[in-house]
Amino acid sequence: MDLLIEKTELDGVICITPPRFGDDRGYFSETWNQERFVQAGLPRDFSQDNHSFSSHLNTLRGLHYQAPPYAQGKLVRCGRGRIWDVAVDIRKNSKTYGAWTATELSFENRKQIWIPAGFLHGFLTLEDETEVFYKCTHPYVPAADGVIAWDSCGIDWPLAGAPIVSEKDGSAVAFSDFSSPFEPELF
Ligand SMILES: Cc1cn([C@H]2C[C@H](O)[C@@H](COP(=O)(O)OP(=O)(O)O[C@H]3O[C@@H](C)C(=O)[C@@H](O)[C@H]3O)O2)c(=O)[nH]c1=O
Repeated sequence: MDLLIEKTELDGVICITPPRFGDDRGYFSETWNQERFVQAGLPRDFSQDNHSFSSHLNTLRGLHYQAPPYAQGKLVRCGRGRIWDVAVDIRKNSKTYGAWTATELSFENRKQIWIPAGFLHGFLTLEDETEVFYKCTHPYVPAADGVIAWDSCGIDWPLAGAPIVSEKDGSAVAFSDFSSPFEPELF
């Protein structure tokens, strides 16, 4: 069985669904296979694996980026529960600058989203006790961490009331006041 590779509205952001091999015990699935994922257009090397747990539904993390030269591509999946995962194009030379795409990722649908460098990333949990796993192409560099207000990009979040956000995310700069560091020569 092959990986299912699907394009999104934004060039460079792709959805990958690896097969699951089920039997009486449950299932087995390869969540990362270097050769196959590189064939699908992903980079060969990742330098950090992250595990994020949110206790409650309606928890919103984002919108985040790490500025160049420390920019991160992210391969995101949901291991328990469900999320609504969003990427916003902030590549300055892009025809879709400022546009967003969203995909539901869940334990059930086993989808993964590849979000290259040059995008904001964020997600909203759609269930309590949701776990998200993601690989990053660059290690975390706190000084290069950037946050844009989740409600300033025109994203149609499927909220259940006011979201639970971190202090940092709640006091982020608006997209209209943001000057992207993702200059054309980077792409
Ligand atoms: C992101 C990150 C955080 N931390 C620490 C810093 C802080 O003390 C604590 C929580 O950090 P944050 O509040 O930034 O965590 P969080 O809001 O979950 O940030 C994440 O959001 C999603 C949407 C992303 O795309 C990720 O790249 C990352 O930015 O974890 C690390 O040690 N390494 C990391 O890679």
